[in-house]
Amino acid sequence: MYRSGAFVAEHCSPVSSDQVQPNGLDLTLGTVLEQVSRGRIAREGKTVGDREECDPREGPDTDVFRLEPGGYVLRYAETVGIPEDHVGFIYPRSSLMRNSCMLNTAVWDAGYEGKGEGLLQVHHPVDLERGARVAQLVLARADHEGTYEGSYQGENL
Ligand SMILES: O=c1ccn([C@H]2C[C@H](O)[C@@H](COP(=O)(O)OP(=O)(O)OP(=O)(O)O)O2)c(=O)[nH]1
Repeated sequence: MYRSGAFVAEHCSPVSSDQVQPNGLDLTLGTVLEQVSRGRIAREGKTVGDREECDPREGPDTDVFRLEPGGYVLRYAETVGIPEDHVGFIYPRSSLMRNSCMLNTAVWDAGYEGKGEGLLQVHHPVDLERGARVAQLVLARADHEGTYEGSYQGENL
């Protein structure tokens, strides 16, 4: 059973009231990265390739990533802590899809804490402003053995 957005908000920071949705919490855009070197997924272990932060168009009121079609790594602005007895899932904001973009995500494990990342597919040029709501985190009650102790624990804090 999914928990309420108010419950999810208790496990993320910083959060403002306009991010709290009935069934989840909207996460906002922290930054956009472009991978510049080869990664490796092996039978034993893995390596994440180097990434470079995309240059937002800076201005007095703007902080906008002007993205051309391609694949990017999107980092969320909020620190998320997945509580014990729960599992997290992220869904893209539908306005992203309506603009020919997609956010691909994986499982968020009980005990994980950090500023997570997702794969942003851009199929048509788009402008994304830092701090804009791009995704929704939902939490479901879940059984588990142990808690997250992988290599991304505490990332980007
Ligand atoms: O879309 C997602 C999904 C998960 N995570 C975070 C939360 C999750 O708990 C952690 C690790 O994810 P996963 O277990 O899939 O990583 P892995 O590739 O198996 O690496 P490791 O074995 O080091 O955990 O990354 C994200 O940042 N983005």
